[in-house]
Amino acid sequence: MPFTFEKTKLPGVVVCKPRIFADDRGYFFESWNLRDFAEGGIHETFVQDNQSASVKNTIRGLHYQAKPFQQAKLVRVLSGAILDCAVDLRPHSPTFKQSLLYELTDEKGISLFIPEGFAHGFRVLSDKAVVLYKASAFYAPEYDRGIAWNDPDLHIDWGIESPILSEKDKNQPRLRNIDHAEL
Ligand SMILES: Cc1cn([C@H]2C[C@H](O)[C@@H](COP(=O)(O)OP(=O)(O)O[C@H]3O[C@@H](C)C(=O)[C@@H](O)[C@H]3O)O2)c(=O)[nH]c1=O
Repeated sequence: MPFTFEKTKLPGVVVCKPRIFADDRGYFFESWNLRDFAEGGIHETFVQDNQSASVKNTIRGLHYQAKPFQQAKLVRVLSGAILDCAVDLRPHSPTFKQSLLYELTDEKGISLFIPEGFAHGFRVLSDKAVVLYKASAFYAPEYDRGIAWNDPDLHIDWGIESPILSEKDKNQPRLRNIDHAEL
């Protein structure tokens, strides 16, 4: 199996480590494989790939799509390094409101699998970072939702006070002000 799958403290969030073949030319690795991921417990059918580039100390997030267009995501860095963040928004989960921060780099090629029911965001650690993520549902702008990156109830230690944010992300609500029926 060219991958190892490691559980995290948030049930359903999985660290997916590829086997990297390095030689004088550079490297090769499989970044995703339907059969092997299914064996590893990840059965999502991905329907969309997204790519973004961001400068250092950008934070994108925290984002999710409301029901019935929730998205699972498989996040990987093509260039640079990020601190990726998943927040459990499943109201009945024992880890509801808890978050996980995990550093992803281009060198390691690790993907973070984030299931439906989570908000996602990341901070860019390198001068620039290019991020690629697969999504299990199509973009549905009417159902695009966000939570403030610095919501005090989430206690996320981003390690930065004044990130670069989109206008949208400067004005995201706190989780406590969101109708939980929408999550
Ligand atoms: C997410 C998305 C955006 N767009 C458009 C809408 C908008 O004009 C432009 C930029 O969108 P945003 O500012 O929302 O991009 P961004 O802030 O990068 O949003 C993304 O953040 C990360 C953390 C995620 O997890 C994603 O699901 C997504 O929400 O791209 C699409 O056409 N398709 C898409 O799937």
